[in-house]
Amino acid sequence: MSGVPTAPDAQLADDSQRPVRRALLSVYDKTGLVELATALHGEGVELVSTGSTARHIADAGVPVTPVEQLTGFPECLEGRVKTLHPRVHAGILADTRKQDHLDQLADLDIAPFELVVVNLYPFAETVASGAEPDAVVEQIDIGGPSMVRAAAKNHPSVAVVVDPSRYDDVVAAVAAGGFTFAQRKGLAAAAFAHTAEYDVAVANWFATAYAGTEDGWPDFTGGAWTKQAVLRYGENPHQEAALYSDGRGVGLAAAEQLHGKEMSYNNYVDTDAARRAAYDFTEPAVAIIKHANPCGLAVGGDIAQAHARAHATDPVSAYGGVIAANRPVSVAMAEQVADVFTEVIVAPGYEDGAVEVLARKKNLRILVADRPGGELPAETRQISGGLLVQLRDTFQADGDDVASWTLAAGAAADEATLADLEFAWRAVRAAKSNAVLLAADGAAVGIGMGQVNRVDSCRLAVERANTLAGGAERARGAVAASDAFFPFADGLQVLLDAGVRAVVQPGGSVRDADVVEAAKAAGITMYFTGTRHFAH
Ligand SMILES: NC(=O)c1ncn([C@@H]2O[C@H](COP(=O)(O)O)[C@@H](O)[C@H]2O)c1NC=O
Repeated sequence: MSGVPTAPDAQLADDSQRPVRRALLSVYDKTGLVELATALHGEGVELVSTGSTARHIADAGVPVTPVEQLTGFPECLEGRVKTLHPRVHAGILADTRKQDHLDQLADLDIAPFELVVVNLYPFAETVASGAEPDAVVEQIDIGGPSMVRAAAKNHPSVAVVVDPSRYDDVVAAVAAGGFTFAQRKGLAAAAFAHTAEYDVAVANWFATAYAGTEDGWPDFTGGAWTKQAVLRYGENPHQEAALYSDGRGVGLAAAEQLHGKEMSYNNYVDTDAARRAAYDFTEPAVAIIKHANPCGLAVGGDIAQAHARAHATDPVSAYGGVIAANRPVSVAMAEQVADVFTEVIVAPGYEDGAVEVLARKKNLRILVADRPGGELPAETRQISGGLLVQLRDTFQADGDDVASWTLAAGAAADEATLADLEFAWRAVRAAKSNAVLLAADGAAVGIGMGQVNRVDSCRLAVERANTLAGGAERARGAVAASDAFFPFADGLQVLLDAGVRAVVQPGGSVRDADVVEAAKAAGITMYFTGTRHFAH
């Protein structure tokens, strides 16, 4: 067990400030470097630095010792070896609380570092630039992470900084007599998170783009998530919760909140579902979501009309809903929303005056979030002991393009009916399976969702269509979409009995013939898409 400290942590813990006498600087990103070096020099700190970092510092007239002078060994192999030397690493790794380490340093004539400032080669940025593999591999930093990890491990003696935005804190701490143990622990945690994130990016690239598998799924997949907010609670008040971001600055996690109460866990879940539904349409569209299911969904000539129609889907359930618009919110839409108790509204923007109208509701959370783009193609769901990964469900050209539909029963639909069928087909995937959605004039009028059999979804869709608009029988004359095939004719029969005049569904049941027969007998139009859109 030689070399392994035997003293328990408590005995080693040292909360005293450690004056910074010597710092090692090696940064790819030179932002703020000269200011930092100047300030450290002003505080009497001796600076040691690598290649171009040292040149930057020296060019600013600040004294600096090139690392080669320290190691007695030239930087070589195109910079692959600069700081990988015992004189550097012993200076970083010596635990200066231990007399034995101090004695060894003295014998070796090595001075310890109390501060290490490093930032790494831009690996992820090089991948994103589409560079060739050799160029990408060259940007895997080796010496930098070694120093960062060494300094972070030795945080009782050394402060490590990996982020130029922290340089002001560094200068303040040095001027105040050094970093406290708590500060060094915090910096070390950030440093290990930084190298872990860096290595995840490298490992993911190797496992996918560079050394991918025959089955197309990487043998390893890693993620790096940074805490963005502590939430009041999770799905229920007894569950603690927080929001983490993947740091790419896209999607709902990157939304800006303009007004209202703090977002809750359920707000995020519902807002994500609302955005997904609204952005399934190219024309102005609004989705109103409750418990991750739509209770309102419509397109319109403008966003206010889309909202008015979406609200009319189910005005009862819209109370306390989450609204997503796929266009900037107009003042007219804002006036409509302001009349209804709403939890969240999210949009790509707000026309002049719209936020002011919405903000009349003190608690309404008003979010602005970019239109979808840059999302990863795969999505994940945790199961006990594992992670399911699948490619996102999108509207693929095959089956989702109306031109590819097969007429399975009745006469070909006229243009308006076809437009409603296409709307219904796009809308139904916003509802949890089994889902059946009735639509008329570009708006959902009855949605049956989350049922354990399709007949019940049909019944629910019809009942809601016929009861939620002041007694108007909206199922009669509507069109319907089913997210998956009808296994029997019974579900379809519920729709036929209610007066639905056209249906779109994937087809593919062993009893398709029975289903088609029922449609023909009722004289309605029915299309098969050949594609289904379950959402569990
Ligand atoms: N190989 C090494 O010994 C080594 N030591 C430090 N680096 C990196 O070199 C960069 C700084 O180099 P320069 O000062 O020459 O710009 C930093 O991003 C640092 O993380 C190294 N480069 C790559 O591994």
